[in-house]
Amino acid sequence: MPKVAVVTTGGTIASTRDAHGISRPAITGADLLGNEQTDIDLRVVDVMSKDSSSMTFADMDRVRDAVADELKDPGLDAVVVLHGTDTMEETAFLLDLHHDDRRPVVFTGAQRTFDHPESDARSNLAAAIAAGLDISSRGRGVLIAFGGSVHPAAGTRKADTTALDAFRSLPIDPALLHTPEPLPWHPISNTRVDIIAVYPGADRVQIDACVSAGANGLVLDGLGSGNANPTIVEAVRDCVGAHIPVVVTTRVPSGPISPVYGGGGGGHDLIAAGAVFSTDLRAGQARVLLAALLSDPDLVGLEKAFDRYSRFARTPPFRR
Ligand SMILES: NC(=O)C[C@H](N)C(=O)O
Repeated sequence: MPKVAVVTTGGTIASTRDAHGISRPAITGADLLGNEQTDIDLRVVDVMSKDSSSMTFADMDRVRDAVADELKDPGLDAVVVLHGTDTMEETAFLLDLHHDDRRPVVFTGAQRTFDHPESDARSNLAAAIAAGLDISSRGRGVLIAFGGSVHPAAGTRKADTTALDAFRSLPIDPALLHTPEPLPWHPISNTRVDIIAVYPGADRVQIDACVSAGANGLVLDGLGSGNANPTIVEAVRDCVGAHIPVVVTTRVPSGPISPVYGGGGGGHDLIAAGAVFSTDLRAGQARVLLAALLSDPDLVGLEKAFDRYSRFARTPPFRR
């Protein structure tokens, strides 16, 4: 009989609505699975019961440890993780970066609460279990099964607040489907990485505040193909001088991130100030990658490593 561990963390898939229509996690893994007889041995591991918007790096470390514990069982075929959709892309990517096993780990959740008359909870759970047991999932790292699609965790983002197929993945190069070498595991909860929003007229207040708060690294959620302005470039130069790495990504949903603009505040100027470009990852996953790399006391060559683990898309040549 195939054996699957179902690790629960909360999210809408484990939520019910009160009389005012407010959703809160309330359902255990056992409630979710019900007592239907199946020909799969399902082992439930309730790790936490949180709306995923409240997840911290410490929570993500706990999810990673729970999954790693389950994978110690050689008789297990796959792990399914039930998680809120708001930050599923972060937790799933953290696990993917460190996943050193051919057996699949499949994340899923729901857009409609468990008690909704047309909930997607049960269908997504069934699809995640099926993806975990599908032989073609082996060796593909951590996956997100949601709304009828199966996405690799790396590069996938929540792209719609309510649609049942909420996630979109990058046009992945098959050769880069899974990060070639898993990163050595170090918890990320003691590493602080902040995301800085860039917008017209943005000054350096956010950057200076994050540095004062003890940031170990920053992610710049830039404009266009990875641009900011001369004030931000100056602040980035100061951070890099103080050994606080700054990664540049973009608020634009798709397309390559390229340091091709000058003019004092463009991507080219950010690179000249010492910033690192995130090739394909947007802010949420870029933050997780930077935290994972900075949490490794033996890391050498942050820039190369970042490029290697943030490059997934088959992107057409950039033209202006
Ligand atoms: N659909 C969901 O799961 C959203 C919810 N706020 C969560 O992330 O936990």
